[in-house]
Amino acid sequence: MLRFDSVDMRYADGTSALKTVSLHIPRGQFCVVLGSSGAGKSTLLRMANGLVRPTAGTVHVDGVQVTAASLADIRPRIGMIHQQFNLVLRASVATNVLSGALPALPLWRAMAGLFPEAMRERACELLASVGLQPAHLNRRASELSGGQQQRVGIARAFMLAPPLVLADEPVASLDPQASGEVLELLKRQAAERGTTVLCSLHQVDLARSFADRIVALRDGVLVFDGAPQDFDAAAAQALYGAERLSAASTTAPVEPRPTHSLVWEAA
Ligand SMILES: Nc1ncnc2c1ncn2[C@@H]1O[C@H](COP(=O)(O)OP(=O)(O)OP(=O)(O)O)[C@@H](O)[C@H]1O
Repeated sequence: MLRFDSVDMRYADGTSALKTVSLHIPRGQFCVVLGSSGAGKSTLLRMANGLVRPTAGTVHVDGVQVTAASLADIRPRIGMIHQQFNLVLRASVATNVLSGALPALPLWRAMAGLFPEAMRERACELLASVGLQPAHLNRRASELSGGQQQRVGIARAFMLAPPLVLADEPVASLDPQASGEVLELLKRQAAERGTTVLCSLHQVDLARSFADRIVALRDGVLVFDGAPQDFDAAAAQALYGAERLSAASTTAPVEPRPTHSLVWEAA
């Protein structure tokens, strides 16, 4: 479903973010990427939807190579979930979910917000399936809690029933209880639809609980690829180092690192 073959990423300023990374993720797998801040997790995810072009190697989504020419074909096949939720806070919950269908609409319809009835129904079904009530539909996104906002983010990501969902630290802004609930929900939504998920996390314990497979990056190099039960204390210590391990083991919210100029697209 998602293939990275010998990808390198060197940014314009010379930072080498990924070094000869190869990773093949089969359909339906929930794969978690672990790694310290700056290890290359976001760069890997951004490559999958073409926001970052590898300086060497290739990326394929659903058998199609990710290139400038194939982006219009690939983007509707990918749902995105973001650390900061990336909702339009002044817009209604319903509008935010519907925005997940924008890549599939002709431009004139998208500009006018003319969503077909079937899409509106799907948005309602998805909102119910992530545990939000009909009363939430017309509320502004800004009126929801962080956990509820991320539920909206999950519903939006599944609007086009994509075969692949990329989740970039989806619980980094949430408290431990909401983190567990949101990951549980994401995993259930994906399992019900056979969706492949590539999800970056900071918390080792959450990765162990929810992943089918864990991969770990250190300084842009893939240093672990295996089953969650094999990501033991020694593997965690090798990845994070003794002092940083306790921080990575907690489910406390992580302060976002300042971002570079690249921003995730809303859908
Ligand atoms: N647009 C950019 N230009 C230059 N360097 C960048 C850019 N984006 C990321 N980097 C650098 O590439 C490396 C990997 O960054 P990346 O954001 O992929 O790591 P990460 O594992 O996702 O980190 P975090 O967990 O803090 O989000 C870091 O050294 C980072 O500073």
